[in-house]
Amino acid sequence: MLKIISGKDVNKLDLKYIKAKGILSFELMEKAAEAFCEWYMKQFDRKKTIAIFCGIGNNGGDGLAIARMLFRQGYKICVFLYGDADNASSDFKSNLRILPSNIVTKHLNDFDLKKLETDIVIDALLGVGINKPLEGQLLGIVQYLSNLKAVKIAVDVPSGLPSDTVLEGEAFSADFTVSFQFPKLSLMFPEHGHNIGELVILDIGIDQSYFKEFESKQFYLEPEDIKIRHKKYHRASHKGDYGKVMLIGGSLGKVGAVYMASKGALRTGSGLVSAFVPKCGLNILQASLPEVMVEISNNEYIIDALPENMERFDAIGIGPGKGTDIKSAEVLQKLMSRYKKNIVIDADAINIIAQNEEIKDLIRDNMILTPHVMEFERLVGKCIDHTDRLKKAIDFCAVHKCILILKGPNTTICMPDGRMYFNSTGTKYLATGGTGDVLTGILTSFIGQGYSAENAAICGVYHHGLAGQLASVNKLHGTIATDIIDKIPETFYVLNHSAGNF
Ligand SMILES: NC(=O)C1=CN([C@@H]2O[C@H](COP(=O)(O)OP(=O)(O)OC[C@H]3O[C@@H](n4cnc5c(N)ncnc54)[C@H](OP(=O)(O)O)[C@@H]3O)[C@@H](O)[C@H]2O)[C@H](O)CC1
Ligand SMILES: [K+]
Repeated sequence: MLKIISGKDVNKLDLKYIKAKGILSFELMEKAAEAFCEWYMKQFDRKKTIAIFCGIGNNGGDGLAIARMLFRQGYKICVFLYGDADNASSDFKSNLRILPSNIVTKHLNDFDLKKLETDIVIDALLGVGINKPLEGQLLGIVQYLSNLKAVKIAVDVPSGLPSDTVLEGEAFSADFTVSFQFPKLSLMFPEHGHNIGELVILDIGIDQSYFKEFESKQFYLEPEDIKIRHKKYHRASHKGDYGKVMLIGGSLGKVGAVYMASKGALRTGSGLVSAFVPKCGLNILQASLPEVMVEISNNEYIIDALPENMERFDAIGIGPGKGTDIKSAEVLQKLMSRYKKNIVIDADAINIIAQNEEIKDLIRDNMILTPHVMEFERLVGKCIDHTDRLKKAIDFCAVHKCILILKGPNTTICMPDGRMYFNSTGTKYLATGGTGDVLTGILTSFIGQGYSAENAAICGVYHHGLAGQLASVNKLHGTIATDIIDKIPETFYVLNHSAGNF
C-alpha cells in the first residue's frame, strides 16, 4: 500500500531519496516526466495538439520536461509560461535551458488566451507547493482553461488545489489528474471530484522504505495488498471452510436488497448463505435465488424477530431493505447485544443506530459499519467538510472500537487505532441503488470465510470497486447493482492475472 504523506513532506522525501541514490533532483524530475509521458502516449495519438501551461516551481519544471519528451516523440506541443523565470526553481531553469528551441513558447503576459486552440491542456502551473488560494491573473487563467473545450490533464494536482485540505476558492478542473508516487490526500476528497476527474497514480521509483520517517496513518490500497490477504483454499476444501453466513433484512417492497446482499455473498465464495426476511420475502427469495436458504420472521412485512441459534453462523450482515420501525430497532438491539461474532451493519440498521443512543452504545470491536456520507452524518451530526468528516470517522472508531467504512469515491476504511485505508478501485457508476447491499454481502462473506474484520474490509471494498469497474466498461451509466454482483468472481481472476493498478 502507498503511504499518503503531507504535501509539505514531498520535498523532504525527494531530498532523502536523491541523497540516498546519489542522483540529482533534476533526474527525479526526469523520472516523473518519463512516467507521465509513458502514460500519456498510451492514451492519446500524435494528431492531437497539446498546450502545456507551466508555473515557475517544480510543477512547471515537470511541465517543461514533459514538453521536451513528448516533442521528441513527435507530438505537437506549445508551451505557455506563467511567472518570472528569474525567480524560478533551479530544476525549472535547467529544463527551460534544454527545451528544444523549435517548441513554440509563449509567456502568458503576452498572450491572449482567447486565441488558444488546442485539443489537450496540460496543467503544470502549480503543484503541492501552493501556499495560498489562487487570485488575480493566475485565477483568471485557471478559470479560463477549466472551461475550455479540450481534454484537460493536471500534473500531480490540479493547480490551486491544496494537497492536504479542502479547497478554498477555485482550482483547475481536470479530466485526468496524474499524480506522482502517491495520491495527495485532497485527491481523496469528494468535494474535489470535479477538479480531479479520473485519478492516475504513477510510480516514480521512490519505494516505501523512504516514507518510513514521515508520520501518517493514511494509506492507498494497491492490488498486492489484496492478494496477500486472500485466503488460500486447497483441493479438499469443503463448504464448511467457505463459511456459513446470514443476511438479515428486507421489508415489503425492499426484499431485493436482501437478494443482492445474499447473492453478493454467494458470488464472493461463501459456502452457505442464509437470509432472514419477513414472510413476504420467502417466495421471492426462494424462487429467485435457490442457492440461498431462507428463514422468516413472524411478521408478513417487517422483521420482528431474530433467527434461532444465531451462533451457527460465522458472520451476520444486517440492514439491507430492513426498515427503521420500532420492531426492527428492537431486533437490531438484540442482535448487537447477543451475537458474539462479527456483524456487518448497513443501511437502515445504521439509520436506526443514528436515532438511538442506547443502540449506539452497543457498537463494539466485532462490528463493521458501512455508512455512505449521508448515513454517516446522521450518525455523528453534520460535518463541515471532508477533513472534518474523516476526523469524526476516526473519533467514532476510537470510541466504539469498530471498523467504519465510509462509502463514496475512494471509499475509506477507518480503523479504531486511527489508520485509514483509501480504496483505489471504484467508479462513478457505482453510485446507484443496491450497490451498498452488494458490499454488505461481500463483507459478510469474507468474514464468514475466516478473514479478520480488517482484512474483510480491505478486500471487500477493493473487490466491490473492481467489480463496479468491470461491470461498467460497456454499460456506463446503465450499470445496475446486479451487474456488479455478476462481476465479483471475475475480480479474483483479474486480480490474480494482472500486475499494477486498475
Ligand atoms: N516526489 C514527487 O512527487 C515529485 C514532485 N515533483 C513536482 O514538484 C512539485 C512541487 O514543486 P514545488 O516547486 O515545491 O512547488 P510548485 O511547483 O507547486 O509551486 C511553487 C511555486 O508556486 C508559487 N505559489 C505558491 N502558491 C501560489 C499561488 N497561490 N499563486 C501563485 N503562486 C503561488 C510559489 O511561490 P512563493 O514565492 O509564493 O513561494 C513557488 O514559486 C510537485 O507538485 C510535482 O509536480 C518533482 O518533479 C519531483 C518529484
Ligand atoms: K498542476
